[in-house]
Amino acid sequence: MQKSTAPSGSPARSVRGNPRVIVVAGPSGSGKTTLGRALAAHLGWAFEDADDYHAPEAVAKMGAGKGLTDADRAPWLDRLAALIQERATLGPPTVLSCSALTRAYRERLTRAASGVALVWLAVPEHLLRQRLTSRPGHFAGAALLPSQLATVEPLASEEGLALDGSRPLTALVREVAAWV
Ligand SMILES: Nc1ncnc2c1ncn2[C@@H]1O[C@H](COP(=O)(O)OP(=O)(O)O)[C@@H](O)[C@H]1O
Ligand SMILES: O=C(O)[C@H](O)[C@@H](O)[C@H](O)[C@H](O)COP(=O)(O)O
Repeated sequence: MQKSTAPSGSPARSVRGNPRVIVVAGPSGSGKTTLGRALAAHLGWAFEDADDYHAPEAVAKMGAGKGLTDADRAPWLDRLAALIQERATLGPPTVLSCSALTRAYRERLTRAASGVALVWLAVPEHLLRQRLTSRPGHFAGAALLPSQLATVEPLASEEGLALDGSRPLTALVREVAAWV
């Protein structure tokens, strides 16, 4: 079993075994909020949704179907890195659902503290579109999908655990719980 921390400059590594924070990542509609909540409940951990850490302007932009830029995301990633650092050191152990679309974003989060594990939900485009079209009451709809897909960088194996996000929720929870 591997243990944290990647010193800055070294390649990202998957962290397994007693993580203090699990980041559930993937594009909009991949199911990270659904899995994150269920996983946190299964483990008895706290749950945080990175959506709640966006600036109001960023939420309005995405609500209008416009993708965020690196500059838009930088302060948001800073807030999330601070959250991860706090939870990894002081607790409570936390599942954080966060898009973390690129490898650089993911490294920003997994290197914020030791004991951070990452799981990634891979879902085919047609299913993402279907889920976003039918999801009620969320600021992000299917209009955001093209920009998400233009930005997303699939997980490299050493970054963490890649999941087939089209599988049933119970199977996904079991798989992550068995992995960490
Ligand atoms: N494993 C799953 N199987 C079937 N439907 C799912 C699954 N995960 C999520 N969904 C549904 O897909 C939609 C998007 O899920 P959500 O968790 O909001 O994704 P994200 O947080 O990645 O944008 C929701 O309507 C949710 O109920
Ligand atoms: O970096 C981004 O572009 C956003 O964080 C984006 O990836 C995120 O997914 C939206 O906040 C939509 O919210 P949901 O992912 O919950 O649909």
